[in-house]
Amino acid sequence: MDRPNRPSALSPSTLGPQPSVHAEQGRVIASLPTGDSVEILLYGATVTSWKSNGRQNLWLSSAAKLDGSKAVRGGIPVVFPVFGPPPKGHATSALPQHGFARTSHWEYLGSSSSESGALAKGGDDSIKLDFGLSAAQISDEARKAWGYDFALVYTVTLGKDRLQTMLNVQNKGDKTFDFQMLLHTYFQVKDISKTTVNGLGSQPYVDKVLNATTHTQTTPSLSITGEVDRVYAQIRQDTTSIVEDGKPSIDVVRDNLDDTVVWNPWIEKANGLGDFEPKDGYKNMICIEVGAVDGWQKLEPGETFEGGQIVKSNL
Ligand SMILES: O=P(O)(O)OC[C@H]1O[C@@H](O)[C@H](O)[C@@H](O)[C@@H]1O
Repeated sequence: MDRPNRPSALSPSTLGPQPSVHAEQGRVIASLPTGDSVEILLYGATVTSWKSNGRQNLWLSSAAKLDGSKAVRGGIPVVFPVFGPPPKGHATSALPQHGFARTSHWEYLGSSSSESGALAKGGDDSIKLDFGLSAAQISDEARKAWGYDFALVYTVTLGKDRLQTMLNVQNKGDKTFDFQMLLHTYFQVKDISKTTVNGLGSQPYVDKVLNATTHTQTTPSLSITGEVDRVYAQIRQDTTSIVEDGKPSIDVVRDNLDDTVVWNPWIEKANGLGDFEPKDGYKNMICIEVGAVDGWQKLEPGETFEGGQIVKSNL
């Protein structure tokens, strides 16, 4: 049963330990009686922490700016309405790389908890947090660069050992627009030399390291031994898994999204990113980024699109 709550806190209950939510100083923190927790910065609606079973599942640079001065280097930045550098001559061309969602101040819309939602397992609770961003809430500069009337609702649901993040895009105006979206998730891994990515075998991909040429992955699993920046499109399998020391540690399940980007900057690129610290942090992270980035999603006036992911920790 859904239990709607005010943004500030959940009601006390006599039914035993309950999920808790705190909204404070530009961030929202939620936790479950199981110890699972999530933290979201309103700046970018960026998930900056997701813990399960005592483990931090996300990588966050120690030099990440959390003060709203720059997109967060780590966690789960939301990419919208364009992925990568905007193409010339396109409606998004005046926007910065990866658009404006990750650098906008979102609104916290509130929480609800559930004992039977999609993420509730074996009687465990889950908690759902909603964040909103509309055309009126972005900077004048962003609105000038992309003048469409839209509303985004980003829903983060915490369950035992799992996190769901869904982006809902609405066209509120009278003009059709094209967009791309992506959830740029930085996962923490113990040792990149013992990490592989499964679920992308036999898939074609565009290799951004090799001048955006198209290749097909011939092996069932991908080992990371240098800079990787690949855009896999129209993937047949829903689940991409991070395998550490031969065991699947994280499963990433796409929901209504066909594409996935795999990124690790490795030594040189990490050195060139001022907010990437420690510099050898590339050994402890891998980005698996689900999205709709192959071509454009067209949204007619009044239409809605929703896509996202469920990430599961097996540790
Ligand atoms: O430095 P940014 O803008 O956060 O982007 C990081 C990376 O994001 C990835 O999604 C892109 O495929 C890479 O090309 C890019 O370098």
